[in-house]
Amino acid sequence: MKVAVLGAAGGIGQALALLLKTQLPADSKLSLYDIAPVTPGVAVDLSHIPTAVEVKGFAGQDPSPALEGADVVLISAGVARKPGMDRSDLFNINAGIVRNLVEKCAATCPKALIGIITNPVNTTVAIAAEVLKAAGVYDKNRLFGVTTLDVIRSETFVAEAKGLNVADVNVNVIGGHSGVTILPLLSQIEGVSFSDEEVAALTTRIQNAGTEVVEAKAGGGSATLSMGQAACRFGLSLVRGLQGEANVVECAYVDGGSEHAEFFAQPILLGKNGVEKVLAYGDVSEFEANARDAMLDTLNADIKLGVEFVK
Ligand SMILES: NC(=O)c1ccc[n+]([C@@H]2O[C@H](COP(=O)([O-])OP(=O)(O)OC[C@H]3O[C@@H](n4cnc5c(N)ncnc54)[C@H](O)[C@@H]3O)[C@@H](O)[C@H]2O)c1
Ligand SMILES: O=C(O)C[C@H](O)C(=O)O
Repeated sequence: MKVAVLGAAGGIGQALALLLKTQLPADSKLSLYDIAPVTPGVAVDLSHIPTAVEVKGFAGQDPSPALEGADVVLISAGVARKPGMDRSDLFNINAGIVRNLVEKCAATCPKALIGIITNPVNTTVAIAAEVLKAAGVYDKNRLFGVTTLDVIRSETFVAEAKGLNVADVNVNVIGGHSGVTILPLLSQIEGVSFSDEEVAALTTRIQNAGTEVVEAKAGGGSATLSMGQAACRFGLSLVRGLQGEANVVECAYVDGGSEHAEFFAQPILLGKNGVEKVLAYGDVSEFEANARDAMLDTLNADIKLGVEFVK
């Protein structure tokens, strides 16, 4: 199994590469690419860790050598937020970066599963889909917006609030990955009950958790370590699905035939071809149904922006 990380010298990229080096199955290959000249050095550094995962690093303008034979490509290349910015403020720079990198994926590893981390995810995934369509290689089951950070934040915050073992807490998060489009389905968590005030406060904290990190880092970037962990969890799940493991389920932002939007985050069953099945997200409370319906104008506008950028 070969996993490529694009943006591998960045805050997320380096954390993700470290976790993959130590957690990918034996005999996997890890391919690191970034425009930053340090990237081959990041690979050399990681290669001294004694695991059976081969690491190679590539820098420069062309990611193609890093993409040859890739089964999974995780893209975190681009710029991150500073205080006072929304994720949509990253569009001007990151849209072109994602377009160019996905064009190279289409040419070099058209069957790879592609996970987009670069913000604004609601829009960059739509850009990636249009690029793949234009190249004639689009398979909706192989493209994912990585929303796992919303899931792990929800699980952490719920466990903290209710004094639970976080390993026992599972939360589905639906919608997209920005502000009101992030909707944790707290009503579905087994064995826990929340007051209306707790639901409102927890939902708002989860929706604003990225901003919480951006402000705490005070101009030094956004979430990198928790995102490295989230992307590693999602990337390993993609690999487990490709290897034929049963019952691998994650929430992700996909083109899954949702009645709500062309791309919508919800639980998916992963398999040998990426998305095996888009799963129903189940019953929701009145609060969640209202929040879901209220997000759709924002989400659909974000998607339209991505489609129009490529067309
Ligand atoms: N999906 C999520 O949940 C989530 C979470 C956190 C951050 N993000 C996003 O991930 C992105 C990266 O964040 P970060 O903290 O790692 O930023 P960073 O600035 O630390 O790293 C970004 C890296 O991308 C590289 N890069 C820039 N242009 C490139 C190109 N054309 N080709 C290859 N590499 C290129 C840079 O050299 C840098 O090393 C941001 O857009 C951020 O908003 C998403
Ligand atoms: O908030 C950001 O800008 C980064 C990321 O999307 C996050 O949720 O932490």
